[in-house]
Amino acid sequence: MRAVTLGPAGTYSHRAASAVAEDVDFRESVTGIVEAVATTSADRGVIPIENSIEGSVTESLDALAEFEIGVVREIVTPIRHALLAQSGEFVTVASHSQALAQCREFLEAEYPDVDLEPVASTARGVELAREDPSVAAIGHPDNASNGTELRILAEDIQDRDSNATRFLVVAPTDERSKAGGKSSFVVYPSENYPGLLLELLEAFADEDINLSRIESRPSGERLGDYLFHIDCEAGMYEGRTERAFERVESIARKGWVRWLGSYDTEHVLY
Ligand SMILES: O=C(O)C(=O)C[C@]1(C(=O)O)C=C[C@@H](O)C=C1
Repeated sequence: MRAVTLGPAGTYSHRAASAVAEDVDFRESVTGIVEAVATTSADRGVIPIENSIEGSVTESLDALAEFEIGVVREIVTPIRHALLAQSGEFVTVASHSQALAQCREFLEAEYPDVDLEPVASTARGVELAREDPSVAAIGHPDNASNGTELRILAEDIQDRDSNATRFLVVAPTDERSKAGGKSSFVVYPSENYPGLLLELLEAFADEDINLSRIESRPSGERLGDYLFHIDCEAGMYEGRTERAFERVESIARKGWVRWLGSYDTEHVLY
């Protein structure tokens, strides 16, 4: 089994992907990961979807809507950030935008004058810190010893101890499973009238299915036109989920609905 995830080596996505496959390859963007699986150049893709402090990884939501892809697993991991640099003399902090945002309070309190540089991943920030003494990185503390030694200037710098990120494992659609206690859907109604969203929600409420998340994203077609990412606490093997799905299909008859998959949540510590 070959998995692709966000690189270079040492990202949090890499750590999550290690729970999925021994053979892990890297891409520079979430879209590139999903595309690699959709075009069958990888068996699995591991993408961050949501963080407890900073919320959605919107590029991941958009990639799930763009490509014909299935979701086969969900992995939740704690995220504990460290500040890494060659010395305390730095003027820039480089990291993934999610990581910078998760440490906003720490950075404002301890380093109010540094420049923040969003880069493609936390491990990319670590690479920059290795190359340039004026750059510090935010990433997993293990990155300090992978390659040229970096100093760990501070640990556990995330703004909340409970910081956690939810990753999805994507696979070809024919590998989706109906088993599992959660299901994910993308719904594009392609129309807008009073009560449309209420109808969508009622399809689940009437079957006594709890929604764990609903998120709207611009469809890209026109301003004010949205698609909805819906997660619910029921598997597609259950009659009630199938019935809710059929109702949603009929509400979105002018657009489309995609069942991404059913799965159980796995909590992975590393
Ligand atoms: O840059 C990384 O290390 C990633 O794996 C990406 C990512 C994210 O996009 O949320 C994953 C987990 C953390 O929340 C910070 C960054």
